[in-house]
Amino acid sequence: MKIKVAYLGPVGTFTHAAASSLFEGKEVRLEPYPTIVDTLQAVAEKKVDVAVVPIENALEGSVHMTLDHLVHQVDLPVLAELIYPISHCLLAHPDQATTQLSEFTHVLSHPQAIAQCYHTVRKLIPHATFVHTDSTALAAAQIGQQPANKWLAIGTSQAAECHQLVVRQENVQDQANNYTRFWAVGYQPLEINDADSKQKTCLQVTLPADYPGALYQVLAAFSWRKINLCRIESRPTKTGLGNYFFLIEAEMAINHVLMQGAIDEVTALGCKVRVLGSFPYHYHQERQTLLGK
Ligand SMILES: O=C(O)C(=O)Cc1ccccc1
Repeated sequence: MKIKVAYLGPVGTFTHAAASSLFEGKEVRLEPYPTIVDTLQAVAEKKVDVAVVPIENALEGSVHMTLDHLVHQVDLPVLAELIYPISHCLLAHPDQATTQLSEFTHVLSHPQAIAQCYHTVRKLIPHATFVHTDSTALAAAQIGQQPANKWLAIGTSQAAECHQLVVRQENVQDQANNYTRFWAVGYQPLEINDADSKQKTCLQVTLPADYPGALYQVLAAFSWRKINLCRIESRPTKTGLGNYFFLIEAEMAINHVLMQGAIDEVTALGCKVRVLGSFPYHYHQERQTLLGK
C-alpha cells in the first residue's frame, strides 16, 4: 500500500518541492493540505501516514506555527529532516507581464516568504501592500484569477507553471544563502536508509524554576559530554509572561549512551524533558542517501 504523505499545499509550494524530494522514487501519494495546522492534523488524526512541514528558515528563523502545534497540540515524533534551498520569484498574471514593477500595488505570499524577501521587494515596489496567504502557491493561484489587478505573488517557478503566470524577477530573497529545514513527522518510522546519515535529537526542556545558572546547568550536561548543540531556542510555555521552555537540538542520536546520560542528568536537575524526535538529517543534494531503495 502506498504511503500517504500530507504536505502544505497546493501543488507548487516549497513544502511540495521538499516532500517530492524526500520521497523521490518511493511509492507514495502526496496529499496537499491548505495550512500547516491542517497538514499536521491530517497525520495526528491518522488520515495520512506522514506530514511534511517547514520548521525553520535560514533568514527568518523558526516557523512558529509548526513548532507551537508540535509542542502544544499533538504528540507526533519527528522522523526525518530535509534542508532544502529556497529561491523566491516574483510572479505576475500574463496580462501584467509588461507592467512596471514599481506600479504593482499588492504582493501576496506566505508570511515566511514575505519576511525572507521584504527589503528586496520594498526596493523594487516601494508602495506595495503585503498580503499574507496560507502558502506561496495559494498566492500564485490568486494572482492567476485576478488578471486586471496589479498584484504579484512571491513563490516558486513551479507555481508559475501551474497557474500560467510569468516570472517577473528571480531570486528576490534578501540573502543568497537561503535554506529551509523541513520535518517529516508521523507515528510509524519511515523506511530510512540512514547508514551514512547524520543523526540529530530534538528535546523540549522545561526548567523546574527560574534561578541563577539554571540554563547553564542544562547546557553543561551536553558540554562536558562534548555533544554538539546545533540549535537552542526559547518559546513561551503559554502559562504566563516570562515562562519559557527551551528547544534544544543536539547532533547525536537518542540511543547513544552519552545522549542518554545527558538526558538523565538534565532530568535529575528537575527539568521536564520531552523528546520531539531523533532522526536523520540531510541537505537536498544528498537526498538519495536518506530513503531506502
Ligand atoms: O508557502 C510555501 O510555499 C511553503 O512551503 C512555506 C514556506 C514559505 C517560504 C519558505 C519556505 C516554506
